[in-house]
Amino acid sequence: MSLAVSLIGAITLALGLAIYKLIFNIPRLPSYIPGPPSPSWVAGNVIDILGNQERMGGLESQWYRQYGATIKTKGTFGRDILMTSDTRALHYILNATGYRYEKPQEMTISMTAIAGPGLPTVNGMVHQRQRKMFSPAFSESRLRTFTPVIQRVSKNLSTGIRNSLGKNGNVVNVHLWFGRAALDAIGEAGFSHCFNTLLEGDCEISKTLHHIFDDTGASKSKVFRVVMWALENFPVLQELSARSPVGINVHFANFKSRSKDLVADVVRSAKQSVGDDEVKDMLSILVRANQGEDAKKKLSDEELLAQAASLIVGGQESSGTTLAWIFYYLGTNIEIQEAIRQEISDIRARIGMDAQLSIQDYNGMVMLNMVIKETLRMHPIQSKLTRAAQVDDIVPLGEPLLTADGRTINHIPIKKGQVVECDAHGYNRNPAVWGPDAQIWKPQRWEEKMKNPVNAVFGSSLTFGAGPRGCIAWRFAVMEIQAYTTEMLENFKFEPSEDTNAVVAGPGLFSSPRLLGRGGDAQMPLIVTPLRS
Ligand code: HEM
Repeated sequence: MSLAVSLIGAITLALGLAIYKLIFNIPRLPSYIPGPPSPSWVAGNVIDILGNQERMGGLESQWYRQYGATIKTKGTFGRDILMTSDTRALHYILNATGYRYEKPQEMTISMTAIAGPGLPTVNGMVHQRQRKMFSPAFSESRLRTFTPVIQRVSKNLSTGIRNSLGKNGNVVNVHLWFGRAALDAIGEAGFSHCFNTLLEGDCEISKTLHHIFDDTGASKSKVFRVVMWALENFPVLQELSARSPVGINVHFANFKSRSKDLVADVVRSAKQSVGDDEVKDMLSILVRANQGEDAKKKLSDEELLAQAASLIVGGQESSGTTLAWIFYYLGTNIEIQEAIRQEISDIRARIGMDAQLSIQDYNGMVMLNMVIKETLRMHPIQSKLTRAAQVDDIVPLGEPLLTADGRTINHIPIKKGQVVECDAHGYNRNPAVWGPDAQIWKPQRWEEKMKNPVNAVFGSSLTFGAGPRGCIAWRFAVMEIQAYTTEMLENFKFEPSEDTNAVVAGPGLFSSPRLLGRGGDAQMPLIVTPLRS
């Protein structure tokens, strides 16, 4: 009995100390860094950012106008967070300092719960090793081998939508269809798996993904924040996540177990096809590279499985949502829709009606590419790229800050462990970078060559990230978006429906479109009318 009591006492003490350390022994920012007041010690500004604002990024933009491009906000249990939309600070953190700023542990724990130890989750040398091995699958020359897959998926996309329409058009939630197209393309190009959701409807994996992306932004209550904090900080609790009171963790666990079953088969067959001359998909390319590595650098089976799951998580909602926003703007700007249709007609006049467009054709369509870049700028799927300093450091600022005590500063000293939110949404709409019309969708701004002060991987905006962790698949994603947009505009006309003016981005972590004040799943309702039968 006394042994049990001592044991319980020891565990309680250890847990108490761990919680004390996590809450009170955390790095603090200098008190003079300006920022908004925190409405609650428990939840900080997080609930307002993720749940209480009408649309993603509105509140942060207001804070930047009021306090400057870099601010101090509060996280759960009063944690200081440095949030920045400043060009120089972002370049320094994401790019110039390599791995000095890593994804924070609490974030990687959650991501591991979804996809395992794949590229988006691991840090430092492990990340460097995985990235080096996976990169050839996403090179410019590889892209050409994936073009037929993407064009096949675009045909299925138009067939699927056409089959769902009445003769005179219909209101279609295009977000759903683009998400299906993105998943089908990743299945085939990523690991030769045919999800076929465009022709057969959602599968278990796509349904689970909808839940994950729909729930992630729903951090509206303090209780939810505290539970998430506990799950993020105590990995052991993740094991119980399937039974946790937080719906999203049930979905994490579901996705992990479903994708594990699927990709175990995929990895097995990729290993068997290693001798084939023609390697068909991204995972087979990785498995082949892995076979040739020396034992110390080889990826384990768990790491291989995690890459396939990471492709699904990283590539489905991101491409689907970007496409939904592109069609929102095309639906509400008919003249731009027509201008792209004219670009397609010009190419058709040259190559014929039945020929497939080439990558050069896609890249040569000026208006199409301006629309893509501008929409990516306005709607970065991941609004914040979160990092934690691995050492004490000094962050340089491009836009000086006026401190609470009236000084002007160009640098911010930070301590090891300090969490920094690199605000992609804030940067993409920062007037110091994009001019006074930064909040307006204006594709023509890309007629002039844009500067790229943060060394972003594509299109000068931070939507695909920057530096060693920038999106590995950006070329693939851009080609997908080009191909589906072209196919859609050749086959259908898009117009706003009654609900289109209720569409807003977020709020939440992801810029998924939603109907303002109506809750529910992501939506992009447009009237879609076939152009030819
Ligand atoms: C419009 C489409 C897409 C956007 C906007 C996008 C955006 C991003 C961003 C911002 C990151 C970096 C996150 C960070 O630094 O914290 C990232 C990483 C990643 N993305 Fe994408 N992505 C897109 C499409 C895709 C697709 C189609 C795939 C898979 C086929 C994919 C796979 C990945 C992977 C594996 C990573 C992790 C890279 C690493 O950490 O080294 N993404 N993506």
